[in-house]
Order: sequence, then C-alpha cells, then structure tokens
Amino acid sequence: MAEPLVEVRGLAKAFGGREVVCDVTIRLVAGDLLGLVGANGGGKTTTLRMLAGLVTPDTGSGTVLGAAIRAGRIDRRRIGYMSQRLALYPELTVIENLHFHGQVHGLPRTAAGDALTRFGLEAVTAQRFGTLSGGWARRVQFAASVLHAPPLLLLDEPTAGLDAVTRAALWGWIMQFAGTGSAVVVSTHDLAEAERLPQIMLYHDGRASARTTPAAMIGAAGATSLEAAVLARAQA
Ligand SMILES: Nc1ncnc2c1ncn2[C@@H]1O[C@H](COP(=O)(O)OP(=O)(O)OP(=O)(O)O)[C@@H](O)[C@H]1O
Repeated sequence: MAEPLVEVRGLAKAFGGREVVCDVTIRLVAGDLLGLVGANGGGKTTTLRMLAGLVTPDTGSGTVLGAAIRAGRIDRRRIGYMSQRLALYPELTVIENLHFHGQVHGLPRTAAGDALTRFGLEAVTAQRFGTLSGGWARRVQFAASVLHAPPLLLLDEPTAGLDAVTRAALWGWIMQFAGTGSAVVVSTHDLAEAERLPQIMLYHDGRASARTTPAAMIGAAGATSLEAAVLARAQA
C-alpha cells in the first residue's frame, strides 16, 4: 500500500471557545485529489491551515509529510499553499515574485520563466502583482504554489470569483498537477465544481462527512446533482 502523505485523525480546533473544526480525519496518498466542500464558515480553511502547519490543532493526531501535526514541525517548504488572500508581494512584478519564490525553494532561475509559459502569464510578466485583476492574481498565485512541485498542494477556494475561462484553465491545471503524483486538497463552496472532483468531504459547522464520491452522495440522496443532494441533506 502507498505510504500516506497525510494521515491525521480527530483534528479539532476552537477559537475563542467555539469549536470551528471537530473530529476531522484525512488520509492522502500520492495522486489523491480531495475536495473539501461546504458552506462558508464550515471549517474548510481552518482544516487546510492545520494541514499546512499554520494552525496547531487543539486535539487530534497523525502526520503531514511524516511530521507530527501537533508538534509544529511540518516542513512548509514541501507544501504548496494557496490562500484565499492574495499572498504575494504587491510591489514586486509577476516575474520578480516568481523568481523570489523560486529562490526560496532553491530552484534554478529558469523555473520562473518556465512557469510564465506554462500558466500563460506572459502578458503580465512585468506587471506589479498588486495591480493585477483578481483572475490574473489567482493564476500567478497558483503558479507560485506549484513552482517547487510540492508533494502536497493545498488550495483554498482557488476559483472563487473567476470568470468561466480562467476557472476552467485553473481546474485543468489542478487536475494535471494531481496527476503528477502529488496529493491535492482543494476547498470550494461551488457544488457544480465539486461534482467534478473524484473524492469529496462535505463540511457543515466544523464537521466533515466521511470521504465519498460525488456520485455516491448524489445516489444516496436520490438526487440528480450534488447541489440537490446537499440541499436534501440540509433539509433532512
Ligand atoms: N483565527 C481565527 N480566530 C477566530 N475565529 C476564526 C479564526 N479562523 C477562523 N475562524 C472562524 O472559524 C469558522 C470557520 O472558518 P473557516 O474559514 O475555517 O471556514 P470555511 O469553511 O473555510 O469558510 P469560507 O468558505 O468562508 O472560507 C468561522 O466562523 C470563522 O470566523
């Protein structure tokens, strides 16, 4: 059996005495593409931040890339993390940001140029990151998060607010990246998008359903779409 890249059990996190993630268990091996799906405020971002080593779980156990999740030793350099906030340097141009990112990861200088071509960023090469439109900024963020070919890629609502063409391109790159043998976790509240993912966990108020396929969830609800299945669950 393949060695897990992530194997965590019973993760929980509270802020100000309110539990926002409760008893979440995730196991990922190379090639997995898992969607964390559900309404705003359900705990998806907090889960991703715990996997990224940015938030320490209050309880739970297990490892992320071999490091104990509660010991604060997760090697963040081996993780690609795309947050909902625009996390690159606004005053640097696109190529400068990618060069900087490449340098941090010890990549050859050619890596940034390769990424420009791969993700169709030539038109904005010399533009300051802070002046990009939302769609271009997301593309650049995605390029930065995969530049170092991390074995674990965590994407928080990567397609939120994007037009249909950019969204389709981004999903294409996400699927392609998962196919290279890394594990990818992607959060989304867009159920039509989630329906295309091979595996999902449905979040509601900090609790996540067992991992399943969209088809199984639709079938179990006797519904015709993931959206209808989730609505049926919410009204049950
Ligand atoms: N650092 C924090 N301090 C206090 N509360 C927080 C903190 N981080 C998250 N929360 C709260 O935890 C809850 C879960 O938030 P989280 O961002 O994990 O959900 P989400 O499913 O990703 O939602 P969204 O889709 O809106 O990003 C929310 O009510 C949020 O306000």
